[in-house]
Amino acid sequence: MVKHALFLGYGRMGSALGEAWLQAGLVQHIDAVDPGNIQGMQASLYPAGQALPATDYELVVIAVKPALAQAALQAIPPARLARACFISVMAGVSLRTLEPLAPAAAPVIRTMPNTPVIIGQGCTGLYANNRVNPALKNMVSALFSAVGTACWVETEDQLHAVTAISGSGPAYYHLFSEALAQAGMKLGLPPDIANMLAARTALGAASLQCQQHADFAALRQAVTSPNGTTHAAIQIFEQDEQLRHLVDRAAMQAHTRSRELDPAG
Ligand SMILES: NC(=O)C1=CN([C@@H]2O[C@H](COP(=O)(O)OP(=O)(O)OC[C@H]3O[C@@H](n4cnc5c(N)ncnc54)[C@H](O)[C@@H]3O)[C@@H](O)[C@H]2O)C=CC1
Ligand SMILES: O=C(O)[C@@H]1CCC=N1
Repeated sequence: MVKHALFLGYGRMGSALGEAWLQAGLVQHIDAVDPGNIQGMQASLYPAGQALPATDYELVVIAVKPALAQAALQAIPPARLARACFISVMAGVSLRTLEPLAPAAAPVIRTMPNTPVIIGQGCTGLYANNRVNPALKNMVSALFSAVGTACWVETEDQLHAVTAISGSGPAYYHLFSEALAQAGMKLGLPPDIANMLAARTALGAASLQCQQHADFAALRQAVTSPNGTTHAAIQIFEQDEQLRHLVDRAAMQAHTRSRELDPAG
């Protein structure tokens, strides 16, 4: 268990992780620096500039927007950070940028979670620098497994792909649900029923996809009767592989943007 953690940024992602770890008893106490007007948290909040307690933090979580990483870290007295392990949730920001901002030889772990961590259903890609020992790796796996599924990637570069697929991915599914519900309304359904059908269909389909050995194409084919209604719709999506090309282009664009977010370029 982590006794004292410091969060830099306690917005959507920071607070989702921090509050879940406190709730699960994986972290005993969190001090969170955030200039925002954040209330109703178990963590102790410190507006930026307010003095922190004289604590040696074991864990520092950087959960500000990528462009603010340097300012947020440099505002903390170095003595508070001397023994800490650093976890970044920031998109794009590389170890090359992060390591010089932390004490020399500090363990640094980059992570890419997604918003379903809020309900314990997230998935997180993780990558560690060479200062992270196996015990620390296990501890960090336990933290992210408490909010969903965690996996270590082999290269730091793969985190850009994790960001493009699962980091940003919830928004893609929400957009599809918006479009599906809108189509339902156009076809005469009341908004509450159209929204419920879109969301419940996404949940049911995702639950099937998460079964062991699930084959996405086979699941699709199981819905698609020859010459039936699904076949009629799928033909539209698959015409010239339009949906696949669109998804491919969107993921590439997110991947490119993730690379651009690193101040080290
Ligand atoms: N929202 C998402 O789906 C995901 C976000 N991330 C990453 O998480 C990070 C935070 O994103 P969100 O939580 O979505 O944004 P957010 O805007 O909800 O949270 C950022 C927080 O940082 C605070 N802040 C601003 N300046 C600060 C400073 N100098 N010191 C301390 N705190 C400061 C803000 O008041 C805000 O509460 C980003 O780097 C993003 O790339 C990663 C995965 C998914
Ligand atoms: O859009 C973003 O930049 C962040 C990273 C992944 C999800 N949200």
